[in-house]
Amino acid sequence: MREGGPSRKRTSERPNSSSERPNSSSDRQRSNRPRPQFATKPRVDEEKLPSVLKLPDPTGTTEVLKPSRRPRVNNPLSEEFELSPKAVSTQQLPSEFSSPPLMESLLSSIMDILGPNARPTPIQALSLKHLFSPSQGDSQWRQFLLASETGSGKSIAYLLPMLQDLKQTELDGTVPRLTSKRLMAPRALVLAPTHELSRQLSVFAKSLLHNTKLRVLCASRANAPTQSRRHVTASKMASDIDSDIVPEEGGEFIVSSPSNAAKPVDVLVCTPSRVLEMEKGRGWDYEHKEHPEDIDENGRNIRPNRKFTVGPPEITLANVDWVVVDEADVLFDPDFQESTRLLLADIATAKGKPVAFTPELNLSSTTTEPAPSIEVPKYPFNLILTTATIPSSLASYLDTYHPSLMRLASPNLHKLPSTLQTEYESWTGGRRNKDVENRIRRVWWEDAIAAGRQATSESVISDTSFEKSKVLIFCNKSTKVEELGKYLTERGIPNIALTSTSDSRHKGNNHHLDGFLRECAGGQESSSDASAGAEKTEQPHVLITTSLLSRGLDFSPSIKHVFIMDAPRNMVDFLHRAGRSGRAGEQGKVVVFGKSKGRGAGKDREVKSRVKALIS
Ligand SMILES: Nc1ncnc2c1ncn2[C@@H]1O[C@H](COP(=O)(O)OP(=O)(O)OP(=O)(O)O)[C@@H](O)[C@H]1O
Repeated sequence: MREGGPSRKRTSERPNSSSERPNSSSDRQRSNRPRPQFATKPRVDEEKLPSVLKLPDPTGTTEVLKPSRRPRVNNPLSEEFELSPKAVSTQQLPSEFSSPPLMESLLSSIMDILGPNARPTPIQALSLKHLFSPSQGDSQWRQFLLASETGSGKSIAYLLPMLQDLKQTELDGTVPRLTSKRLMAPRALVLAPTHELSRQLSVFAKSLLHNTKLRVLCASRANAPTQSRRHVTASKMASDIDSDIVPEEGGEFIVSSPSNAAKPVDVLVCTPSRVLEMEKGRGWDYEHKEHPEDIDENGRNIRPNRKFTVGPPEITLANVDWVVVDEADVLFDPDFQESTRLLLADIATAKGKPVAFTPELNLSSTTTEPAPSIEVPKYPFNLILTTATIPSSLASYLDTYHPSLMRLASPNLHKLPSTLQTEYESWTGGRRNKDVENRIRRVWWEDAIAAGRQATSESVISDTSFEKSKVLIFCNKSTKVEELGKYLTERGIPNIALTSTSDSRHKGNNHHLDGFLRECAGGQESSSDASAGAEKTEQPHVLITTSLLSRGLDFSPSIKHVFIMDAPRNMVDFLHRAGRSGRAGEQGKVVVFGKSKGRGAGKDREVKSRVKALIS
């Protein structure tokens, strides 16, 4: 962090110190306990209902999972990453957003979004304490890891210090001049693994800036396939980029012309590959990519002389002072890490302080010492990594390449949110789609009973006289997503079945998730705007997807149920999928489907005990 960063004396904005007060223990307890914002619906006690109201269609056995007294397995993630000796203390933390000197404009936005009585969550309290204090060492730049369970408010924890520092630099008049009028020169990058998350984060950042004038742009390319010159002309390529431009009201913006580039940009939110493309020119890596369409059935390249067009650069990274790597365990995993590290190295080069870059890294290594030939990179910018899970590969990478990184971790890291109830549902036999359908009917039947309606398992789908809760279903494979979606549609249950290649993802906005994502107070892309004129009851209440949507997205509190249909590949995946419900202290339920007897039951029992180990 720049010396005298967020905690510097202000020129025009004054710290709000009126409500600063010593941390009482009750304050601390309050701040550590996220408070539910919605009343809990009473559970239906089926035994006490008159028989006419009972759910006629039997579902499999349901078991509410509780943490075992003497667990058969320990929390696998805690074992992988031993936080205690490395993380900073969680004692003596601020209990109010006003405790450190937060700009009044940012403070009032926080109150607008979270309500006047909002208290920082533990990870936000850690951020308030450590990210607002000036740098102590030789370097003006600092590195942080913010690690806490899903839905615990990490976005605010990194946005507040970053936005405050950007604004303060502007007020101090020390923002570097643009090196080129043609290129956009962001001062901060927020990197996310998916377009959907980038869009939601940029809308959220904008809502925090209602009273603070800074420009946030989401540069998100719809997932259109990359093209070569043989298939597309340069002008067509340019018009494709233009067609992605959504007016600012839509929360997105893609630079493709000098007039757009001339606008100042403070924060750019997008995927690492999109930034690289904007920095190096569209198509910079076509030549290095595999092009299966060029290979015939005998494995011969049928277009060996194909030339690729590289577009002009759209941004310069020379002004970047802040980089946030959201979902750091994904962006540093084997699939993404090369792009992420290349981008960090490119920023250092653009700022005139190049660092060593090794394309291939063995991140699965358990050694904590850097290999003799590898230099630890000294990045000339503030770097914040955020994550809800720290798999061993990330832990080893951090130990080796970021030894001075300050680790801020909430006490509940690697646990399910305490407001999330976990149930295990046994398959009744071979009809899995039918079992899922019955469980959906049950969810809605319980909603009907709680609303005082008489409903049966049959009538509950078409009955629109009560509010149905939404259900998010995770499968491991795209084919399964499509198959279940088709089955439920045939059974009269409207649903959205979304995979990475779904057409609806091509549109460059988040409207394909309307009604499922949380609407951001004051945000610019809201589902109600998008669906204006549509009847509420016409929107599907079921979303089926893969891990694609399990990362970072802030789903609506109306998603009270997450179904995990296939055994999770690992517990990291499970925590992220389950964590789309039970967010920010709200009640939710995760239903894990599995076999309780017969072939394969042993594996599912193992999953069950691993899930139990994550319950707080
Ligand atoms: N202090 C707070 N009090 C109440 N609600 C909060 C607070 N901080 C954040 N929230 C709300 O909690 C929700 C989840 O926040 P956020 O998406 O930042 O969580 P996260 O920790 O990044 O989750 P994930 O790991 O799933 O990405 C948001 O809707 C946010 O507005």
